[in-house]
Amino acid sequence: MPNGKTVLIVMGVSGSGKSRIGKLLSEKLSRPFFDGDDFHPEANVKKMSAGSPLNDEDRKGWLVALNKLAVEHKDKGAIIACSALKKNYRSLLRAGMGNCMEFVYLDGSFELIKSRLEQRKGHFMPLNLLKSQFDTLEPPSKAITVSIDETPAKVVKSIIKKLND
Ligand SMILES: Nc1ncnc2c1ncn2[C@@H]1O[C@H](COP(=O)(O)OP(=O)(O)OP(=O)(O)O)[C@@H](O)[C@H]1O
Ligand SMILES: O=C(O)[C@H](O)[C@@H](O)[C@H](O)[C@H](O)CO
Repeated sequence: MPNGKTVLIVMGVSGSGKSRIGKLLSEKLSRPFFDGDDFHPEANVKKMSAGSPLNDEDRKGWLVALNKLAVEHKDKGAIIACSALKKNYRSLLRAGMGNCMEFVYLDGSFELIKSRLEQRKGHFMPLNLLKSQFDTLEPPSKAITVSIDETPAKVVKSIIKKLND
């Protein structure tokens, strides 16, 4: 992994492309991919499916689980998709990782992401939670930031270029 950043957290609001871009990036970098969605307790998935946003308390255990996963992959490396919307969530994710963790922020407008979510099928996250995702988001100041208004291949290329800079 470039720069010794072994664990990359691909972050952003729902529908920003964390799963799609994260998987592609993991193939290019030959690192395992983990989707944060798969680590939510059932209660969280039920809550989101019912149209209610998660609160700090709901997210705490989930973030701790993803931090554990990151620490376990500190040597071998991994790509983890996680919304990581707030600064203090990112601190929780980084615990024990220091400089080995890097955040990759998928930056896009409400309108662009809304239009992609309208096309997406078979996912528990309802479109009406997108506004609360943006309201909760504290955009990171220290992250590799890429515009998602490009094809997935171009987005990944741009991430890899920035990782190598
Ligand atoms: N750069 C892109 N260009 C076109 N479509 C994209 C791009 N990135 C993602 N998509 C599509 O947009 C939709 C949302 O992407 P994806 O499911 O990866 O987002 P996500 O951030 O993982 O969402 P969630 O947090 O809700 O799981 C998907 O249908 C995906 O295929
Ligand atoms: O922090 C959150 O509100 C959640 O993590 C959501 O972002 C979902 O996990 C995901 O985006 C839906 O698929």
